[in-house]
Amino acid sequence: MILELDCGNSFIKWRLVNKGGLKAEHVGVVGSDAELLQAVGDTGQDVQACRLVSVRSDVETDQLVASLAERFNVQCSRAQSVHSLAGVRNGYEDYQRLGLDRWLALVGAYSLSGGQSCLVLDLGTAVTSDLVTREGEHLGGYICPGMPLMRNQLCTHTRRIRYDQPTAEEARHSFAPGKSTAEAVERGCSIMLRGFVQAQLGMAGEYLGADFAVFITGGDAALVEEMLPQARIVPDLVFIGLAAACPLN
Ligand SMILES: Nc1ncnc2c1ncn2[C@@H]1O[C@H](COP(=O)(O)OP(=O)(O)OP(=O)(O)O)[C@@H](O)[C@H]1O
Ligand SMILES: CC(C)(CO)[C@@H](O)C(=O)NCCC(=O)O
Ligand SMILES: [K+]
Repeated sequence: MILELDCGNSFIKWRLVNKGGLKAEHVGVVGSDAELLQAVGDTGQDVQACRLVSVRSDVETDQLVASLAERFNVQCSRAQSVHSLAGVRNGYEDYQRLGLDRWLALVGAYSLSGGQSCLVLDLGTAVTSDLVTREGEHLGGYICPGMPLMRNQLCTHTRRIRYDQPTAEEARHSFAPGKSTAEAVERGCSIMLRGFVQAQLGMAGEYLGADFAVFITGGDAALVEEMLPQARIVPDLVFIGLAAACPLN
């Protein structure tokens, strides 16, 4: 089995795919390196190879790579910043500064688009949007806080905004004006997110023309899904790009 990892700022998304690299046999989301070793170990599968992308610090990523080598006796192939990959050209002034998760998501999206221009939205801890033309030219993109950051900022910088997780989930069932703190914050932040997404459709129209494909990924993709009937929700977009970045032989 090939172990694939997407190490984000809050969670590590992992999956085990068969050697052909097409079918995911096990998938999971964990909050720490220790939980990852446990969860992958619990599958009882033989890990023969590993590839990963990380937006964490090099020290943290090195530590994880060392733990995986020790636990599963496997070397990790790590996605690196490059000028171009699979027909996509990195649009940043300094290509090494573009988050690797964004880069792989857009490489993955372009490869699925059949040569269409793409708007790629990733809704995680941060929310990112990237534009790529039909010719594979990355025009750059946008970064803003995601739901977890928005609500944490409000809780951290006010005294009276406090509510628990079950209350938050309950509050998300509607967009009606909030009648409790949880409803007001959860719905307010969701509406900000949706406003951002709406604006991105406008930017894409302006920079890519009318005919572009929309791809959404990330843990909070469901929050905007219903406002984008034309979009493809691809939870493993980063992994599709990762396979292109780190081919295994
Ligand atoms: N099974 C899940 N486990 C963890 N978070 C989940 C899950 N399903 C949805 N989420 C939501 O996804 C969001 C986190 O998104 P995601 O996992 O894409 O990014 P991340 O790893 O936190 O960070 P990054 O954006 O840096 O990759 C959180 O708002 C969380 O509530
Ligand atoms: C924006 C995040 C945090 C999204 O995960 C990540 O892609 C990142 O750390 N990027 C580096 C900054 C940039 O992309 O310009
Ligand atoms: K991400």
